[in-house]
Amino acid sequence: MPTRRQLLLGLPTLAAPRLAGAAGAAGVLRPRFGYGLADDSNQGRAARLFAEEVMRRTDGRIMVEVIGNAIFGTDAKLQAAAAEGKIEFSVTSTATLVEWIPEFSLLDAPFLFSNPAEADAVLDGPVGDQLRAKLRPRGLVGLVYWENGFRNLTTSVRPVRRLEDFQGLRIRVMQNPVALETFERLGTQARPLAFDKLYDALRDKEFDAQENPLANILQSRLYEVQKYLTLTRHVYSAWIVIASARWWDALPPADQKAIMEAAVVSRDFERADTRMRSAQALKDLKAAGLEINELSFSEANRISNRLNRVYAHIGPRVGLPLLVQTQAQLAEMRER
Ligand SMILES: O=C(O)C(=O)C[C@H](O)[C@H](O)CO
Repeated sequence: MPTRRQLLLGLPTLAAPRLAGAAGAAGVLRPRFGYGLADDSNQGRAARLFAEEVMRRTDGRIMVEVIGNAIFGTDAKLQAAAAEGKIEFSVTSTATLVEWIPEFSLLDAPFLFSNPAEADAVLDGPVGDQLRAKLRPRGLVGLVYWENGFRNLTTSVRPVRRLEDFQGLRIRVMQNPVALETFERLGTQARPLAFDKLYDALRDKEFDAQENPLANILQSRLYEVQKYLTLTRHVYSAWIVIASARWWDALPPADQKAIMEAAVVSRDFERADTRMRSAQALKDLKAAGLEINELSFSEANRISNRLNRVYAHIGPRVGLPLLVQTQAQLAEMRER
């Protein structure tokens, strides 16, 4: 059912599933790419580039309509809409897939990756491929991984300098069991909430704290409703570009190949864009008045030690072989 806002503003609504065969005038396909963040965001820029690349590689036979600002909702809603074929493409957090596919909780393991290169190697390698393959039974095709980034903590009540400073913080987390357990283990009162409700919830003091990558804190203006930023880098957040399997399977192989090539171009662009903007975001957040602190080495150690227990619950969800394969790949990279 279209929302009042969609109807009033004449915004696109989640229509009946379209089949790739259902080409419009002149045989042009117009699949929709829904995403949660603003047009002027790393998601928006990369989604538009993806659309351009698809148009170019299909000589205009496939014109992707890029629709942001959570018009179709955020992550969980976007995943369901794509699985039902109500939209053809989306980019969402892997974190909100865990309810459907527990193996994705591998990527929510605290301090799993130490730097973006490790994340790229695992996500673009056999482990990332195995996770993408698990989307099929859910009516989705996993194309590529984009970068949301390393997540950091912001608060409105006090800076977090020591493990004890987490105690009692009312923190918003993503709709993800590992994120919930992670912050409960740190002594906070953690509660999940969809991203498009976060700004208002912080403004209205429903929460004292939240955690997101620097680019997201800046582009979603969360600094307006928070005072302190602690550079915890406690987990790497990946985004995944997905397609409706029903729509995808009706495409000729040449178009599937063209779209996959466009997705890879958008991936490399998005990661470079996000990393460049993340570095700038730290300066902009400081200029915007956030009080920023790093954790001391000993406190970072105390926090990561406290979170080791989280891995005990991730193993059974992910399946030990995938966790062991990931840790072996990372150990091999770190020995180089
Ligand atoms: O929910 C969060 O904290 C996120 O990081 C969400 C993502 O940014 C989300 O994809 C926005 O649509």
